[in-house]
Amino acid sequence: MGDEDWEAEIIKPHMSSYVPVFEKDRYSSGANGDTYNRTPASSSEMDDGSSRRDHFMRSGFASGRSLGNRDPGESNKRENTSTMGGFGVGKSFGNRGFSNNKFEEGDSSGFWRESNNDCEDNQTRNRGFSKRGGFQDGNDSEASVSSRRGGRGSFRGCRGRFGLGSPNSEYEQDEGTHRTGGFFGSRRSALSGAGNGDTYQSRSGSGSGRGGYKGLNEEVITGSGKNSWKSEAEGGESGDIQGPKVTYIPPPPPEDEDSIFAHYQTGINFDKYDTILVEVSGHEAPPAILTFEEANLCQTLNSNIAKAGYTKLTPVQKYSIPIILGGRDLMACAQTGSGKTAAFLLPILAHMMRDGITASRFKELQEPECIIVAPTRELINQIYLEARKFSFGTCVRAVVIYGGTQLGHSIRQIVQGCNILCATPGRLMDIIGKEKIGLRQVKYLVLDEADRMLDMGFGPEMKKLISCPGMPSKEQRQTLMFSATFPEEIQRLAGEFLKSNYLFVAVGQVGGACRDVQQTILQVGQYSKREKLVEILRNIGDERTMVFVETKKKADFIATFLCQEKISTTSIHGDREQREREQALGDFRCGKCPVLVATSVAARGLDIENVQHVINFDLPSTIDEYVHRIGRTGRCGNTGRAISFFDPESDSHLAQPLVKVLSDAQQDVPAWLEEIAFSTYVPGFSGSSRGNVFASVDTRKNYQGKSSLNTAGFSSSQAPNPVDDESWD
Ligand SMILES: Nc1ncnc2c1ncn2[C@@H]1O[C@H](COP(=O)(O)OP(=O)(O)OP(=O)(O)O)[C@@H](O)[C@H]1O
Repeated sequence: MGDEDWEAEIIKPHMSSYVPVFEKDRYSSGANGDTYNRTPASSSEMDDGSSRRDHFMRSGFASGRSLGNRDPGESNKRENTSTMGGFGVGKSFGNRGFSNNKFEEGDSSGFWRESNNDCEDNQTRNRGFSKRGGFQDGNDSEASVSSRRGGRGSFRGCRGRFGLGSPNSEYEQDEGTHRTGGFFGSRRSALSGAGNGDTYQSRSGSGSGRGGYKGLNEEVITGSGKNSWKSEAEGGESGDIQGPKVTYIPPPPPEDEDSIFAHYQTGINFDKYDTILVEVSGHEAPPAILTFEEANLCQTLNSNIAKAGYTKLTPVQKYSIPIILGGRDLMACAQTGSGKTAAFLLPILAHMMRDGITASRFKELQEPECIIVAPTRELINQIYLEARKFSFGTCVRAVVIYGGTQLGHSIRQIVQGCNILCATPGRLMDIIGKEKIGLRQVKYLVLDEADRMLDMGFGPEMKKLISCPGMPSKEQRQTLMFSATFPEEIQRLAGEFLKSNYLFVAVGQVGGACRDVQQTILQVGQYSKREKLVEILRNIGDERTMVFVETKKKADFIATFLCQEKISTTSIHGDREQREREQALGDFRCGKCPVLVATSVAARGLDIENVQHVINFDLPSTIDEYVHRIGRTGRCGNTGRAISFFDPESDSHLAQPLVKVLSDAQQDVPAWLEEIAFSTYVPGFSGSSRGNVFASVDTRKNYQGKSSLNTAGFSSSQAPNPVDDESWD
């Protein structure tokens, strides 16, 4: 059998592909997913680090020095002169210890060279030799290191039994095959010892060998204001060096009805949604609906909507549901947390119920009617849970597949029947390559966070998807795009995916921030940030807070630092194992760790109850990313607060777009920020930063010259058919 024994796994009788949570806890405590109040990791991790170091060390040396409490940004500034030739990064960060000496091959650009990008799936594809693995508590190395491939055999039995296995002890080729060249071809030999799904609680051991880490041979390329990984070798992973195979099987979500329909309350500002201006452009848009009843959904759907606690439509739902029910393609832009997911799921499900479905669990090749893609694993999982909720009690089966999990597990889910496939792009393309998914029946293609899905990071993969054999042409399928931000150039690219007469719905200002988030910008220099952060977090107390930083390494560092300050914290970023990421999110969701330090991997889409604060420890490089990040709070009519540290040394390019976002959202604009914005004034500015341009409207309007504004709940506008003036093909 090839690189992955998935066929054998499907045919082989398993104990279970699911791991009961209690079993998981019992058998996996040492692997990853635990909190940081365990004993310090054993010294074998250091040994392990050094043995693995041999794989990577070419010319640099491992310094193993301690950085005490300095953060990566500081280190960068002070120490980057000594990094030529790949300075060893053996670091012991504060008490936590990053003693795995690592060497960035060929990296002469600086000690802290790391991508800002937490581009999903690249992690899995490029994982390389991660530092995790094994089942032994606190000793995550040995077997998995000594026999990367051989280790597979030894763990396979365990995999069937526990469904967990060693996340890194095996090659993970499942997502690597299509990564030849292009932007995804990086070979991330990341020593991704990012911790253990841990919560960093006073982990006082030194030399634990933890730490998120970017891989080798990678450089960051930017486009559309976003970054992508690119392999130096340009050859991707196909054929040559592969990383360990992923064996992680996520625990199944709870099956009981209460859990399926668990939801949080809408907030005091939910009714204010009705006052937001909505603009619909495009030809012959159907009128908005005002109530769920008007949508004429079937009884089961209505019952599920009621169980989910939805009594009133949000503006994006009022407009999008009739448009999708009318069979039209759609690009919809609405503020964060305003119900875009249900806006596409409900009408799709309604159609599927009406038209009947074809997939059956007995077919080896599953042909879903609907494919939904999203840029991050956690987000696609969340969308899947929503799909499962709304399809409860129907014959429609939703399936989720994403990177960082065992490919065989994904396939097992699919062959049991798949009508709605929720997927991250990399895993989707792999599964299509394995011929477990046929595309002929696809009637609905949904791109959530569509601007991200079409930018340089994922765009090429999306193009591949729509040109896959069997994929119905855009005329034959319905394509739906949703996001809170839609830069102009991305709107133009989207034309390739959409029928020329697609409709564009803009709820409020395209790319605008949610008004329920109170935004504060503080001028804080690099060296004062940590002190300020602690001060703010101490004032906040136990309220749930997401702290965004710009790099994976810094996420680890800040999380560790906060734990040292006795602030219970966990972290999520692209160098953490999937198991760890899910554990971290779980700990944050349930309040065990009220502070989550995150990179932009958690910026989009995540809908976590009761996140009251977002702190931008580092501002992102683009204003769109800022809008998404602060949108993790203030959701569904609830209020939230966002505090951002603005360092004039590094953030002045954001001054102008920030002033615009703040004033559009009727927030106070600090005088000093206006001054910086003025002094960095760029003529012709329209809210742009690093190539990302706010589209104030549907970009076609520039050509059509017609559109109109409506208040949510009232009639929509009619614009001329764009074909008349502009071809989008
Ligand atoms: N009509 C409604 N009534 C009550 N709650 C709703 C309604 N629509 C959506 N919600 C809830 O609002 C929350 C936010 O919805 P959702 O995650 O779909 O927002 P979004 O617009 O996709 O946000 P983002 O831009 O961050 O991805 C979810 O908890 C969802 O269940």
